[in-house]
Amino acid sequence: MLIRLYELVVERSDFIFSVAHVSVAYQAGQRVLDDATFAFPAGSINGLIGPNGAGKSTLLRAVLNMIPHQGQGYLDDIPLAAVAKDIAYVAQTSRIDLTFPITVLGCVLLGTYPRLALLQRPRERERRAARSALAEVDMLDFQQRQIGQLSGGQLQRVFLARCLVQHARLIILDEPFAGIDAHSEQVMMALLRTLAHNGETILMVHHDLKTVPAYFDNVALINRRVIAAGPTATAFTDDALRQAYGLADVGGDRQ
Ligand SMILES: Nc1ncnc2c1ncn2[C@@H]1O[C@H](COP(=O)(O)OP(=O)(O)OP(=O)(O)O)[C@@H](O)[C@H]1O
Repeated sequence: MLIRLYELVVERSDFIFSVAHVSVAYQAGQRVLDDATFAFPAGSINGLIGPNGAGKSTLLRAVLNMIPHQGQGYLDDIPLAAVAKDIAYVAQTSRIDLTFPITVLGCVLLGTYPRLALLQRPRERERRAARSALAEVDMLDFQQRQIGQLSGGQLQRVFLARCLVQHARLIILDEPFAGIDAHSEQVMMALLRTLAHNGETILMVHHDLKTVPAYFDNVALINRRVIAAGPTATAFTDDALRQAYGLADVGGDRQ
């Protein structure tokens, strides 16, 4: 039987996003993710950290009900499957079909669909919101460009604009900074901080260990299982990093 995390360790109201006992086996009997359990408070920026193949994308795809899994993700007390419109998700760029014919503006408008009535198309109000979000990520000049004609950093900024118009309560980003330049990264981090300040909760896969303390309020370090989770100051320790990455000395990577 599923035991909810908050019943074990915390007051329920402290945490908005929780992952409870999530396990995944792509092949029978071979778990790539084993009983992942952690929780983060509302209005926080949270890093999902671990080496290649640790199960980070798998965890995200499991809680988003995109793959078969055990366990569950929750927003407040509610399984994520029941609050899909409150969740914005941006997959790894490598998983996105960039040959799909859609303009930058059209892509951002997709973020408005969860809150439109059935079969309703975006109206001028939604188009204004989409243009304003594009301006915030400095991509308004590209609004008529096909998404397949953008650089990696430009693409990530467009996807962040799509999150902005969705007004999601939980934003899940899988390696948004992979291969992007320092300027794009700073633009996106500043926006994410504003969103968190406004109460949105962000979970992001991130690989650059050096920037973890500056970027994240909390982290979950995983390698097939959760090694450590909680406030960055207490969970992101050399010992936890050694366990997650299996390295003799990881100190140099985080200076
Ligand atoms: N569709 C799949 N079928 C079978 N095995 C898979 C599948 N997707 C991922 N895996 C395996 O599951 C494990 C976890 O993969 P996952 O993509 O979740 O890791 P990750 O932590 O996101 O890695 P990276 O940092 O390289 O993106 C890996 O061993 C991977 O090979």
